[in-house]
Amino acid sequence: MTLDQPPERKPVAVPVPERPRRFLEAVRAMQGNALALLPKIAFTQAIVSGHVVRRFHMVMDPPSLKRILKDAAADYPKSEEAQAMLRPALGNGLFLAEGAHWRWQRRAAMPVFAPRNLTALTPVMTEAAEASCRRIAARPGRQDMYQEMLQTAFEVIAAVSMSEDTAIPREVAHRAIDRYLETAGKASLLDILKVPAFVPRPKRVVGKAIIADLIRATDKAVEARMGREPADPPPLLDLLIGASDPETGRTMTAEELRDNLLTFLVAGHETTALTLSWALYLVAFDPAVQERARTEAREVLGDRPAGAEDVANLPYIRQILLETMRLYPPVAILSRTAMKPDQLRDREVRAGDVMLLPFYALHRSEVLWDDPNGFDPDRFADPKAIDRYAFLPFGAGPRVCLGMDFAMQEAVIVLATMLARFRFTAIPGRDPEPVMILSLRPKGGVWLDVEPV
Ligand code: HEM
Repeated sequence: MTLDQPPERKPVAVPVPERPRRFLEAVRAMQGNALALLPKIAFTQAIVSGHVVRRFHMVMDPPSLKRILKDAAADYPKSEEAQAMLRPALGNGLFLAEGAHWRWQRRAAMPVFAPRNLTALTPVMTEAAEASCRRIAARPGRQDMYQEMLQTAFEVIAAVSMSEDTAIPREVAHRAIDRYLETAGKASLLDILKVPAFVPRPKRVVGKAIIADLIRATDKAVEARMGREPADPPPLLDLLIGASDPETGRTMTAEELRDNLLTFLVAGHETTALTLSWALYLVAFDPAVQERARTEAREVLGDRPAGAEDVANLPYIRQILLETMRLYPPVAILSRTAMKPDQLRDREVRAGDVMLLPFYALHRSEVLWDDPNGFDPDRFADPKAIDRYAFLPFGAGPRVCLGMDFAMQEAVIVLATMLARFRFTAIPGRDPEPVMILSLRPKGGVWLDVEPV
């Protein structure tokens, strides 16, 4: 907290009820916001266990999270119910596959995200940051930075995934992904907890219909590139076409290529846009932090946009982004299924139990963090001071986010370029509301007054 703020002023948070909700009350609240599931004790206790139809455990304990995500990861696969809602869009691509099929796809895609390749991808990020600044400058004043960040992040992921000649129109992709996540995500936690079907669900039209146009466009992009020489530099699709399983030598089928292309578009687009949007909300919330970040950005960049060589010289911008993901983790809850009996602290875990990993509560735990609901980027000044398993915006273990470095690189470049050029001011009465559907979105958008500096 900076000195010129009254200490009680905190950025927006999900309201946590003082007394535990009754079952139907909780279900009703969860339909609007999955984080309404979290009881007050989730912010003070290591593990909260319960029984709806299945036994479940909410885990906010770093050593237990290490066990679930890393040491015993094979005994805690992604839960089938959570997979089911993404499968119509992502098929059996990298995000959803398990076992050997997952392993070879991960190995095939990994070189794309290696540090030397990331440097080669950076000009796309710099260009997208510049384009975003041009759009913002053309409509000075009040604007929704969430919509702007969605467009910027989509431009980056589309440009690194496909060559220009096969690009999928932004409107087709964006509209489809947005509607799909919204409908697929609703009520998903109720399914994960096996709440019976008679309990009212929000309207849900999950299925391929919503994303039919996007699937068609992606199929066309794959068809156009298969059998062709890779472009220079090769986009992600061309690298996946060239990848083969080191054990069997087999390459990806057209369907597998499409599943993975969609996986990258979906996984890499909204998450990064959310981080940037919440970061802009927070720097408007705390003008002193914004000023310090602007000074850093201007000293390093002057009037030019940020590039690969600048990222290491923008540590405070990075700290702001990490603190943003602590308060508003885009992936706010993960779920796993226990396959074997286990013991986590004093809790007995039985095969079939649902494991909920609410990073939102972990990141705001009163046991693990000082002033957990306050915005203070300085807590990330020394990354070694943070327990690896107390801060998990990208997950951990073998299924850790493949795009983690890519996302951080992109977010630092875009945020630094913007702060060097514009001042962002909060609009009284227009604070966003944090609502989790599949991701943690700012309901109502991130409306800010924007002026050039
Ligand atoms: C701030 C941005 C991002 C956040 C917060 C984020 C978060 C996550 C999390 C928490 C997981 C783990 C899911 C699980 O264990 O069940 C994950 C997996 C994944 N992410 Fe990200 N992600 C971000 C950006 C990206 C980007 C930019 C890409 C690609 C360009 C990407 C691609 C993936 C893929 C492919 C997986 C699946 C990895 C596997 O299962 O082997 N993500 N992400």
